Amino acid sequence: MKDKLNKRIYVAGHRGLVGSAIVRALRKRDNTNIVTRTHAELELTDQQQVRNFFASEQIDEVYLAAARVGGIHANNTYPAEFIHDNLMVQSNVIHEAWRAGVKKLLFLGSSCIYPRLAEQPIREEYLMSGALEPTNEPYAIAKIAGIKMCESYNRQYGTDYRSVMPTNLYGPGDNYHPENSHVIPALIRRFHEAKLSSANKVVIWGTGTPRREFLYVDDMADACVHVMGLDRSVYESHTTPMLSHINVGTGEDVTIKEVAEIIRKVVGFGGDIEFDASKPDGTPRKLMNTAKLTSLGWRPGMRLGEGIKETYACFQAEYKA
Ligand SMILES: NC(=O)C1=CN([C@@H]2O[C@H](COP(=O)(O)OP(=O)(O)OC[C@H]3O[C@@H](n4cnc5c(N)ncnc54)[C@H](OP(=O)(O)O)[C@@H]3O)[C@@H](O)[C@H]2O)C=CC1
Ligand SMILES: C[C@H]1O[C@H](OP(=O)(O)OP(=O)(O)OC[C@H]2O[C@@H](n3cnc4c(=O)[nH]c(N)nc43)[C@H](O)[C@@H]2O)[C@@H](O)[C@@H](O)C1=O
Repeated sequence: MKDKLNKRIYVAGHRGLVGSAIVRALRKRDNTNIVTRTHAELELTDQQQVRNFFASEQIDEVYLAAARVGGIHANNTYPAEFIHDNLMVQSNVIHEAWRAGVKKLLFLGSSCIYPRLAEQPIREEYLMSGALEPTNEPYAIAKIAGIKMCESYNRQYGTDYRSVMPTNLYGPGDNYHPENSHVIPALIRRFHEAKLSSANKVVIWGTGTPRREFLYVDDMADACVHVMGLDRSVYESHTTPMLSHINVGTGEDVTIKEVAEIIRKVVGFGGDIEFDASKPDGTPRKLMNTAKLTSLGWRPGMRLGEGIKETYACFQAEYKA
């Protein structure tokens, strides 16, 4: 078996918010044998391309951070693309990794796999105990299928394919698309542009009352590397063959109104905030119970206010109107 630092690690989605942070985290730990392909170089919805990739590269471990991802509006507008692309990407990468003999893989799901009105904080056991949030059900179904695919390959073929369920994420390298992004990058851009144009108000979608938990992406990447570094016996002591996923979060949530206020202050916008209740709120709350990951020795580091300041500084460096 190759020693830890010589393992060839494929990071699928390495240019994305999470994938780029995972590459940073691996490099920080002196992992230099990192294999990547851009979307243009490798279309992960195409099984033959994925099969050819794994046949040509001797991959030891996979971080599956490639997916069709977006905020509430994107999920609600492109449900067919979200379920199709995510089912295809994850099925191809998981199946072809197994076919090529890859022993270890980390699948990234999402907190949206849980029922819309799950008891809070949400425990891993609450999976499939109730109706999902309609605005992202197709994406959630794909993610649940990804967890179950990893579990099924582990049970039948003896693979060590693990699953982590991130809460809402933000940080450097996020998607700032005005409509399709998540709330933090969307509001950073909107407040920034309002400041530049001396607008007198910024409109926030929904009522501002939903609660969300926000984890800084470098903390998420650190959790991914931590989970992948656990001995199999340790990982399996905190999971079961048919309940194998682990929640990743901060254990604290805020209202959308509160996070909008934090962003307004960080950006330095002096105008007013208004709420457009004609836009969907989505799940009222999705705070993760992270007791399993805590007992596995991991805790987040970045506080929300500090994380938004860091993110805004990176945004300003990249921003083009
Ligand atoms: N961001 C968040 O708040 C959360 C994210 N997650 C999960 O974390 C993972 C990473 O998400 P995130 O980093 O935010 O997403 P991003 O959209 O930032 O990154 C996704 C990456 O995957 C690539 N990709 C997408 N589709 C394909 C494809 N068909 N073939 C090849 N490459 C593809 C994208 O390339 P390109 O852009 O060039 O198409 C991009 O580099 C996902 O599994 C997501 O579901 C879970 C919870 C919250
Ligand atoms: C990570 C998670 O992300 C999505 O679920 P979500 O948490 O609802 O995502 P969101 O960040 O888009 O919205 C959070 C809240 O914020 C409010 N909101 C206000 N103003 C804006 C705004 O301008 N943009 C956006 N996007 N939201 C806004 C919005 O109305 C909602 O109440 C799914 O991808 C889901 O599948 C998933 O995995």
